[in-house]
Parts: sequence; structure tokens; C-alpha cells
Amino acid sequence: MTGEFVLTGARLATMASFDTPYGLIEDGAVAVSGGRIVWTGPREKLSADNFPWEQRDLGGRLVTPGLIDCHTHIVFGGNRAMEFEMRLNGASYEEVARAGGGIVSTVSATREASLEQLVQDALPRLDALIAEGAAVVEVKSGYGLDLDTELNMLRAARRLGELRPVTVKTTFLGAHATPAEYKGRDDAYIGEVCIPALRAAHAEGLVDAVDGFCENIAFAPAQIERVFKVAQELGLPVKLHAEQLSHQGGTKLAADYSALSVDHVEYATEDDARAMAASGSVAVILPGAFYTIRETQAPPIEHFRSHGVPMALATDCNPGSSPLTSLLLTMNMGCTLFRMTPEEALAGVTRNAARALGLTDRGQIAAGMRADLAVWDVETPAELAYRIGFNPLYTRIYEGTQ
Ligand SMILES: O=C(O)CC[C@@H]1NC(=O)NC1=O
Ligand SMILES: [Fe+3]
Repeated sequence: MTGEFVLTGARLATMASFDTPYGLIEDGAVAVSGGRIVWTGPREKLSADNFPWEQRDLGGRLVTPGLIDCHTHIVFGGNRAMEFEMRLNGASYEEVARAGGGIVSTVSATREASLEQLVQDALPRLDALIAEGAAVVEVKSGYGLDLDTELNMLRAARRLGELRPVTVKTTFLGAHATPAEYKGRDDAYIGEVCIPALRAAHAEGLVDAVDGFCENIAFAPAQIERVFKVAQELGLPVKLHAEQLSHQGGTKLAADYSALSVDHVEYATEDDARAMAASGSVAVILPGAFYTIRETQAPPIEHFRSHGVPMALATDCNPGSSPLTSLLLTMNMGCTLFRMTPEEALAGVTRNAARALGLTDRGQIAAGMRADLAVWDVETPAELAYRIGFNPLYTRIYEGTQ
């Protein structure tokens, strides 16, 4: 189904209003033309004269906005199952990192991989996300840590968006770790590799946003700020992995730069939440990493709620701390591990995830939005977060095409 059509008999979780939970419209209709939603509302208010198009009755099925995974590292070489075993033998995530494992151990496999190999390795991960209704996927660099490979990763990310009916948003993450050849010389790496790679990637049109890893096993706020200053000079928005394993003050820095989002935030404080509320930054909650590295400090959901900080949820799909390619399981984890409500979880992979990527025409079912929709064989929206390991997707509509 493509072109102009009307969906009827749909329970619409529009995520577009706060009047009712999920912005729910019980017996709704959606008129689509040119890949856009041109009208939506209760079926009885649909004027067939205005939209004399093919109608398709969805039989009462639930319709949500197409899902959005706003934080992934799905482009990388190799895998890290052996570290999984190390941790099962008692090594902590930080001990693995300090022993030369962690991020830098994926770097050599990524540097050795061709562009085509990086694309082919990532496609199954992308397909798994699409199979659960994803319409937008953010993809970061950060496993090259040299100029050529950082660019190759972002080229692979762009290629993924050409090969599949999905929107790929790219994020430069050169400040992910210091590579072995710069061990103990973080500042030199930032100046000699990371920043030149950012400039080159931007010049090639490969960068939609800039990220960093602010942590005691990665970079200090002052080092991240060097990268953020260049992002600002290039007119690129920023986001930041912050307060994941400890409190380093990355959140405040990100808020100072009006970051689109601050991600992980397990160790964020109420003051951090206030700063994020003031800057309009989204808290991106990543339960897959919390779960995989057996973290014990949950993110301050209540502070985000009370200060009106929008919360997104994402897989953080990466080979070390979150080998997760299910947004539905991510939603379940957000509820079960962090006590987010099912409505917050759905907002986390739709409306708020769009905001975390600076997208204004995704993540909601409303006139003017792109016609990215997911149709589900469930009665209620809560079932999407409730079930574990079950994918009830009936069909996916991407930019008005089923
Ligand atoms: O272990 C990896 O490969 C990525 C870890 C991932 N990156 C980051 O900044 N925080 C994480 O948990
Ligand atoms: Fe991450």
C-alpha cells in the first residue's frame, strides 16, 4: 500500500497529546498522502469526501508511530563474547576495560574490516530493529579511533540508510576511547586524531550530531569540551554518554552546550536533572547496558519526572555493554528495572526519541508528521512493554509505504 490511502478501524496511540494516556484514539483513522500524515482523528470525524482514497480497515489493531532507536553502535567489527565470559568469571566492566578489553578491543576488528564488511555485519542488527517496527535508527562511530576508520564507520552508517527502508541518523563518537597507540596521551589523541576526524567527517557530510564518552575510564569533561567547541563551530548538535559508571560532571557540560540528549545517566543527580530541564536535553535511558554490566545504580527516573526532563529509551546496541537489538525488550527493561510506566516506555521509543535526535516530524501520529507507522496485534499499548521476547508487529508503514 503506497501513495494515498486511509487506515481505519485503528486504536491510535498517537503519542501526540497529553490529554489522554498515549494520546489514545479508540476508533481512529489516518489519511496518508505523499508519505505524510495529512489527517488523523476519530473515524466518525473522517470526511470521505476530503480523502476519497483506498481505505484499509485494521480491525481494531493498535497503531503507534514508527519506533525510533536513538542510541546505537550497530556498526562495528567482530564481537566480544569472550569478555562476556570474563565478566561471568567475576571481572567488572571497568576491570575488563582497564585490562585492555572493552571498547579498544573492538577497535582492531573494526579497523581491519572493509566498508562493505562493516555494512554486511551491521545489516542483521538493523534488520532485527526494523522487524520490531523501527523507522529511525541512530548509528554512532567510535570503534575506529583513527581518521580513516571513523569515516568508514560513518560511511557504512549512511549506506545502511540507503539499503533499507529506514532513516539512519549518524553521530560522530571519536571521543569514545583512547586507542592503544595513544595510551596515556588522551589529550594528544583528542587534538591529533579525534578533532581532525570530526572535521573531515563533517566535510564529507557524514555527521548529524557529535557525542562523547565522559567517564573515569574514558574522557574528562574538559577533554569532551574540546570536541564540543569544534561541534559548535561546525554547527553540529551534541549529545553525551555521561554519569554511566560514576559522576564526572558530564551532564552539566552537556546541558551547557544545549545537548540534544544526555545518555546512560545512572549517576545523574537532581541538580543534573534541573540543568537538563533548563537546557531541554532528553535523558536517554539505556537499560541494556545497565543489565549487561550488572550495574546497581538505577538512573534517577523520579528526578527526571519531577523536573519535566523528557525520557527516551534505546538499545545502546554495542558489542561490549549492550549486545541488544530489541526495542520491545528495552521497553520491558525500562519498566521492570527502572519502574518507568508503559506509557513512558512507549514515549521513550517514539516522541522523546525523536526529540533526542532533533527530529520534529517523527515520533507522533499527527497531521504533518511523516507517515512512519507500526501496526501491532495487541489490544493495549501496555502489551508492547509487558511481554518478554515476543514481537507482535503486524505490519510497518515507512514514509507512507507498507
Ligand atoms: O564496550 C563497548 O564496546 C561500548 C561500551 C559503551 N560505550 C560507552 O560509551 N558506554 C558504554 O557502555
Ligand atoms: Fe552507547
